[in-house]
Amino acid sequence: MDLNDLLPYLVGAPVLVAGAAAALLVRRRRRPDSTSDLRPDAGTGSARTATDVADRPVVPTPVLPPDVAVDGTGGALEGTVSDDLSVDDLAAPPLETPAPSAGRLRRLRERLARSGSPLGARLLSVLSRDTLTEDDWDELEETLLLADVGAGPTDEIIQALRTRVRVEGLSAPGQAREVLREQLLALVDPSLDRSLRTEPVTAADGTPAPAVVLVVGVNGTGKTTTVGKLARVLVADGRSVVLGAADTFRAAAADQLQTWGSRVGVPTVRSDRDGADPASVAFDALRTGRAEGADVVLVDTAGRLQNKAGLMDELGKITRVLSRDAPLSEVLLVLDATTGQNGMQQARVFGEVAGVTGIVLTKLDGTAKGGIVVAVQRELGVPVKLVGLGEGPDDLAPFDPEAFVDGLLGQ
Ligand SMILES: Nc1nc2c(ncn2[C@@H]2O[C@H](COP(=O)(O)OP(=O)(O)OP(=O)(O)O)[C@@H](O)[C@H]2O)c(=O)[nH]1
Repeated sequence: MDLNDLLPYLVGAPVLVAGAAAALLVRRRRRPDSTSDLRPDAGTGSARTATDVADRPVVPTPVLPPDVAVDGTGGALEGTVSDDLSVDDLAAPPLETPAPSAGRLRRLRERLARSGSPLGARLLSVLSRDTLTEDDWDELEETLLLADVGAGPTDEIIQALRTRVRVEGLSAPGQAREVLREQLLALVDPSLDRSLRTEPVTAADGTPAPAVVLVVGVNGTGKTTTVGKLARVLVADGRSVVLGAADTFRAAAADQLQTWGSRVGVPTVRSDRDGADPASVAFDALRTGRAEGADVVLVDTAGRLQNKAGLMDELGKITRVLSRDAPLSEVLLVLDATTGQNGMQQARVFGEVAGVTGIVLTKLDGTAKGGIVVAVQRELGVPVKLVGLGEGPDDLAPFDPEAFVDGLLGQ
């Protein structure tokens, strides 16, 4: 046998080996009832956290993905897993340890400074003038309106400032700043409960169930990014998390979410089929969360529907399947702070449809118009709970009214 006779075998052998490996991989990923020690925390019943894994020896990234098929026996919920759904925790890269979330809002000051003169600084430059003419008051009003504060709140703050100036005068050094700080803080309303409900709950049958956080909003506002960042915040706080990729409209959204999760050891439940039923993915995410004994299930949605009826149908179905055994813990509406009044229109629609419990204002780093915080809270009657301060993985901060107002004032 010369070299020419051997050539087909030399070429064919690696192809055969690769083919067999691929077949194995597909079978393992599709098999809904398989179990493996490579499942997130197999045997302990809880999903991994970065804290959990911090003490473990560093293992090289496996060549084949771990078998993380849904365990069809452990969950308290009824129903079987559709064939095209899978829990993916593929080829985990080395886990990252996210930064603690406390104090992150302080970074806003630098970001606001970079994106132009913040609202507070502009107001202050007028208020610090020796005597305030009607033109000055008009300038203050215009500044507030341009910063998206909204007509009602703008009237309120102008009236309050006029009274303070008349009664107290603002001649002492620093007094204008102090009065403005107080008024802005009153508008942002420090009395609102901004805590995120992520404690496990008790299901109707008396068993513990994960808190479910549903994330809604128009496409492009930053929902997927926010879910990823929020998973990191929760992991940093020692919570176990399962992600649900119910944005089945854009195939890349599930990949994007899975990448976020895998960086901090959080599994993602997704569909391998484009345009799969989002409610079915959401349901399986919750079922997996219960089976894994996770603290929180975070569900990303598409929000790309053209009309309100379609949106109502889709979100209604998702909410129904998620709240069958226990009420949703949070419905977070993600709004892009740079879209101004357009964003307010979206807020109204989602407010009617989804029973929003909190607002996440993203891209606050890209605008000096912090007034949208006030406008959107007034419009929906729910607090801003989180803000996005950039594209970095830890650029999501719990909203703190005092730090925010100080950021606006350039303090
Ligand atoms: N500067 C800045 N960019 C952000 C922030 N949050 C998200 N983004 C960016 O906004 C873009 C859209 O984010 P996605 O998370 O894909 O938006 P989405 O709402 O999930 O979009 P769809 O999946 O199409 O519905 C990405 O480039 C993000 O990096 C933020 O707080 N600041």
